Amino acid sequence: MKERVLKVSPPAKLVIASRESRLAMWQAEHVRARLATLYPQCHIDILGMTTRGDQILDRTLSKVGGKGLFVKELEVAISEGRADLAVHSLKDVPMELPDGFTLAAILEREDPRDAFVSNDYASLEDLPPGAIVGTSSLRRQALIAARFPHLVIRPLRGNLDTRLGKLDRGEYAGIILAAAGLKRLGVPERIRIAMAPELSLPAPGQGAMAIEIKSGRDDLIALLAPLDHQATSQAVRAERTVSLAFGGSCQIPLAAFATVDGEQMFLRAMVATPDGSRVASAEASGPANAPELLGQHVAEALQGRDAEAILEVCKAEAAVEGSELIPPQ
Ligand SMILES: NCc1[nH]cc(CCC(=O)O)c1CC(=O)O
Repeated sequence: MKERVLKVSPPAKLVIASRESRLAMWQAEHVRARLATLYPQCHIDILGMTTRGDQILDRTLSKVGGKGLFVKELEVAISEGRADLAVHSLKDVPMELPDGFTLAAILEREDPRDAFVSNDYASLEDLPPGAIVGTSSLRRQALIAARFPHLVIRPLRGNLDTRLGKLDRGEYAGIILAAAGLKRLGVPERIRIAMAPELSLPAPGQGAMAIEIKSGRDDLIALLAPLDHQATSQAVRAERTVSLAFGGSCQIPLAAFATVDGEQMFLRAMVATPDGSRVASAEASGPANAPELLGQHVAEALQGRDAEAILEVCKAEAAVEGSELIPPQ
């Protein structure tokens, strides 16, 4: 590791593009601190930006064009030379990057689980019939509806602070958030229960951070290599392969979660209808150094297990709701 660091000569200055939410800034700051330790000579700035995903708060993400909304402005800053790298929550990064961009490093994963957050109840199990649960993720919606059909799911958008504020104002009996975000923001005590993957299978990439750069900047790839965490990188490649096999959109309730144990990887995945009435699951183990193969294998197992019919339902629902779509830009 040390040898590699000595071989790279960092530029005098680096600029990290980040969204301005507290979580995004924490993540950018984390990357800056790690780079500053590796390259003390290099001056590192953070360029905070607002994205369309942050501005549009009144509609469910799957209806407003999906994940790309959180990364586009940051990519523009990179292509215009205003920033060298962008730090993202990997979960918000589209499965296929636009031409000219690449992920240079995937950082070690935080807690990948979904967390139940509430001021009055200890878990989803404790909620009375008709209680309102906040989430805008189709995956979380489908998983809750499948297990707790007596609960009412209402949309919940905004950054973590906004969402916690809505809970605290009494708009929901409980909400579901990523445990990783709450831990990074320094409020792990808000987690009433972190849900086991068996009960709430995480989204592809949940809990992992990614660093995006302009393709071809081999200088940056070498510089960022020490930040890449191999097991996380392998796991999320398998997870994202499953998502890509289903079109990579967030209009389908889809979960994929891989764990790496030495040379082996274990991947679980699920697709469902938004109302949770139909769920298809698949899992498999394989060599950790061939994550795309395992991802493809599990995606095919899903396809052989009612997933096609489930996709048809999702497409039909998306088409009905299509009138709410805003044009992409
Ligand atoms: N789509 C929003 C988003 N993107 C990343 C995180 C949390 C951190 C992570 O999963 O890495 C969140 C909030 C949430 O799901 O509660």
